[in-house]
Amino acid sequence: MGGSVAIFGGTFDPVHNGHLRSAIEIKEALGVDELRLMPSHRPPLRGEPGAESSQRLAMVSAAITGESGLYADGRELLRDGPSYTVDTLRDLRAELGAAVSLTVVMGSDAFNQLHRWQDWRSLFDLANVLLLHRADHPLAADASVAEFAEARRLDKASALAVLSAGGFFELGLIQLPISATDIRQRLASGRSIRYLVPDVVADYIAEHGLYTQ
Ligand SMILES: Nc1ncnc2c1ncn2[C@@H]1O[C@H](COP(=O)(O)OP(=O)(O)OP(=O)(O)O)[C@@H](O)[C@H]1O
Ligand SMILES: O=C(O)c1ccc[n+]([C@@H]2O[C@H](COP(=O)([O-])O)[C@@H](O)[C@H]2O)c1
Repeated sequence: MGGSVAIFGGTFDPVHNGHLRSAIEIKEALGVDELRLMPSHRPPLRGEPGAESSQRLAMVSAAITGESGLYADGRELLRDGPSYTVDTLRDLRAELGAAVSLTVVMGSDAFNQLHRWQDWRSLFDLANVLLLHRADHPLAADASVAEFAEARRLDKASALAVLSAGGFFELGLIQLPISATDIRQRLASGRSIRYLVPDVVADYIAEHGLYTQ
């Protein structure tokens, strides 16, 4: 085995403490060498984000500076068209090689929509899947997804980090019911977002006048 990488993709519009606390817990639970936060350039199943992709990447990078094992990966900004995760995983697999453990992480809201993702079954050929429970988004996956994942279930999170692809695990972690939608709404109505995001992110938003309408 040549190492272990996990990918936590999102719109990150903006990144917040719910993502960041989760990132640390994911890294610890999996025991991976790297957890990469990866902003989606053109999120396939939602409208245009409020901030530019480069701004969302800049906020992610600033938020995790100095945090051991966490990295920002901007590769999706380099591709035009919808940012399909299957394309990203093919790209990563080609770069990292077949032996590296690759795990894609998603919250229950994303997992509930997985049956609508591009070529979703192939995700499991390319990577493991780690599902994060979110108290504010009860699990309600499509039956096809639930059955497919169940057949690949492993008994502990750390088992994913020693398997190159094809495993599945559900992780319960600390629940911080913070959402980017709520943060954007607070900003649009002139309210504070301090302590919902790192100060460096709040400062970036203020300096660039983001999310004011
Ligand atoms: N508070 C949170 N705790 C744990 N995971 C989260 C939290 N918020 C979002 N996630 C997960 O992070 C990933 C990226 O989420 P995303 O960037 O869409 O954030 P969001 O806060 O859900 O945004 P929005 O409100 O704009 O939909 C998804 O897999 C999502 O489930
Ligand atoms: O590949 C797809 O079809 C696909 C469809 C919807 C979402 N995704 C990815 O899922 C991640 C979370 O998306 P979102 O919209 O919940 O922020 C992000 O990395 C998206 O690029 C991927």
